[in-house]
This record gives sequence, structure tokens and C-alpha cells, in this order.
Amino acid sequence: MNVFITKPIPDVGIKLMEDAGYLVAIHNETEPLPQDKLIEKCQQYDALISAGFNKIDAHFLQKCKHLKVVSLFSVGYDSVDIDAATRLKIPVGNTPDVLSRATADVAFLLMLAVSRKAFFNYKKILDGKWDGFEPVANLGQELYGKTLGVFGLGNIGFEMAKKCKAAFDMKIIYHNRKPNGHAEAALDAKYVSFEELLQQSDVLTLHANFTEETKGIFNKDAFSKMKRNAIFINTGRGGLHNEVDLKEALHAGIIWGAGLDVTNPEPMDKNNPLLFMPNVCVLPHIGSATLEARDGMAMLAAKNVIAAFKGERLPTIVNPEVYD
Ligand SMILES: NC(=O)C1=CN([C@@H]2O[C@H](COP(=O)(O)OP(=O)(O)OC[C@H]3O[C@@H](n4cnc5c(N)ncnc54)[C@H](O)[C@@H]3O)[C@@H](O)[C@H]2O)C=CC1
Ligand SMILES: O=C(O)C(=O)CO
Repeated sequence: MNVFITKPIPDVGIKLMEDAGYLVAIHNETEPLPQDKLIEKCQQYDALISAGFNKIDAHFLQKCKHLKVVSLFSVGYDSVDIDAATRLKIPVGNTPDVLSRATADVAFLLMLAVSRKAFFNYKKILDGKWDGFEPVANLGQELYGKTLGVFGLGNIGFEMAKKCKAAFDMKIIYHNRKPNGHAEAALDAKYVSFEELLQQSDVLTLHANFTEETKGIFNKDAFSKMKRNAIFINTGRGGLHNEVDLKEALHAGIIWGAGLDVTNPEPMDKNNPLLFMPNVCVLPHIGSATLEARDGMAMLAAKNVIAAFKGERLPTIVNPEVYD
């Protein structure tokens, strides 16, 4: 049995598969494989570890008839046509939990950075524009006791809410596909409608899956309902917000600021106006980029492959219907 990995991943995962007797090949070049070449390549393999959000659609899966498993090096599975994989009886694995705290750390970091205009002020030093202490310039806003709105209160949303409650005694409201009893009991979180979430949040943080339903849900209409002091944080997926509408809302002062770890497209163009706005902080999709989280992801991705090769259920399966 052999495995193809689209980008280098931490050694612990590779070792696990090699120790189990499987042959591992890694695409180790700076340039990612173009889609047609990737499809061609995967036709020779029994398992794919997708470590770069490669688009795995029905055409891809139909062409790669040998694939016994698609193992994602991510918790998000929006890059895969899950229905097609299920139809073709291909199990898809992902990497939940091990990256929740790391990703919530980045959401928290962005919230603080935006509230104190940290990136903009740092750039001022680099540009030689720091003229000394200013009593009425560079003023941010404090977070203590404010309301955190969580859009998508799953694993990462919970970790973000927990941090905000502990650090700033923030009031937690959330909108989810279904109520989260654990968060309500542990954090006194309150379920609200999407409209209420927009209207009441001082900080609105996005942690929902990217789907047809959530695509572009943060648009002109949504921003217009938010508070003028609101800070918008997206560590979910860039496609959850409409970038043109976000720029307009920030520019016109409809909302106060934004912190983004994800953009659409990625990478973001280095001349994108968002990068130069005083009330915006952007990071290059580093939510899960800690040694600990990435090792955990590599282990899970490898365990999913090994389970599939043994004919067992994947430890973290996205499409359990495949076993029906
Ligand atoms: N920036 C980064 O590096 C990272 C980004 N992510 C993103 O974060 C997302 C969330 O990850 P987890 O918390 O582990 O997933 P999760 O599955 O634990 O939580 C997702 C939550 O979103 C909710 N949701 C889905 N559709 C919704 C809708 N239409 N309206 C309201 N809520 C909805 C679900 O009910 C669930 O509670 C991933 O799908 C991925 O896109 C994940 C890891 C790292
Ligand atoms: O896991 C994910 O979905 C990411 O975006 C990167 O860890």
C-alpha cells in the first residue's frame, strides 16, 4: 500500500505510516502540483493526504479509482465533495480537536491586536512615522465585560469563548446549527438568532464550517446590522465574508475593525487595501501553526490512513455514511 502527501507534514505522521510498512511519497517542491498533475499522480496511490486544501471534487475522485481513503491535514473539509466521496465509498478523514486551542489563540490574538490597532502601529515604527507619545492618538477600545458573539460554536468557537470569558469576563452569545448545551453550562453562553448575533456583538468571531449555506453570509446587509464599535474576527474560512462588503464597512465606519487569519483567495495579494487600513490585522492562515497542533494533525492524518488500509473505521471520519 502506498500514500501520497501533497506537502511535507511533520515527521511523526510519516514515521507512523512507514513503521506500519507503507510506502510514503511526498511532493516536496515549493510549487504545488497543478490539479491535472495531482489527479494523474493520485491514480498511482492507495491513499492521499491532502495538506494544501487541494480541490477534491467528483471528477478527481472518479479518476483516482485506487484511492481507499482521502485523509485531510485539516479539520475543515470544504475542499472535498463529501457527497461524491460517499457515493464512491471513499472514507474522508480530518483532524479535529488537536488544533482547537491553537486556532482559538489566533482568534484571541487578532481580537486584541485589532482592539489596540497593533499591526498598524507596528507598521508606523517600520515606516519611521513614530513621533513620540500621543495623548489622543492611537486610541483603542477595551474588551472587559463586552459581548462576544460566536458564529459556529463547535470545538474552536468553544475554546475562543472560554478564553474571552476567563480573560475579560465577556458575555457569550452564539449562533449555531443547534444549541450547545456544554457551552451554555460551562460559559453561561446564550443561543441567539443570526440577527441578534449581529446586533448585540461587540466582537463577532467566526468558527462555522464553510458551506453553501454560510458562503458570503457576512455581507453588506450583515455588516449594516452590526454595532459601530464591533470587531469582526474570521479564523474560519475567507469565503464566509464578502471581502468587498467588508472593505466598504470598514472604510465607512459601519464596523470598527477586522482581524482575518483567512482570506479569499489565499494567498492575499500583497497590495490588497485591507493590509493598509489602520483598523485591520491580517495573518496568513496560521491558526493551527504550532508545533503541538501540527504534530497532532500529522498523527491523526496518518492514523486515518492506517485504519483505512486495515479495513477499519477511520478514527476521525467526516462521512460515516460511507460505512452504511
Ligand atoms: N484558521 C485556521 O488555521 C483554521 C481554520 N479552521 C476553520 O474552523 C472551522 C471550525 O472548526 P471546528 O470548530 O473544529 O469545527 P466544529 O465542527 O467543531 O464547529 C463548527 C461549528 O459550526 C457550526 N455551523 C455549521 N454551519 C452553521 C451555520 N449555517 N450556522 C451556524 N453555525 C453553523 C456547527 O454547528 C459547529 O458547531 C473549520 O471548519 C475550518 O474551516 C479550523 C482550523 C484551523
Ligand atoms: O484545519 C483547518 O481547517 C485549517 O484551516 C488549517 O489547520
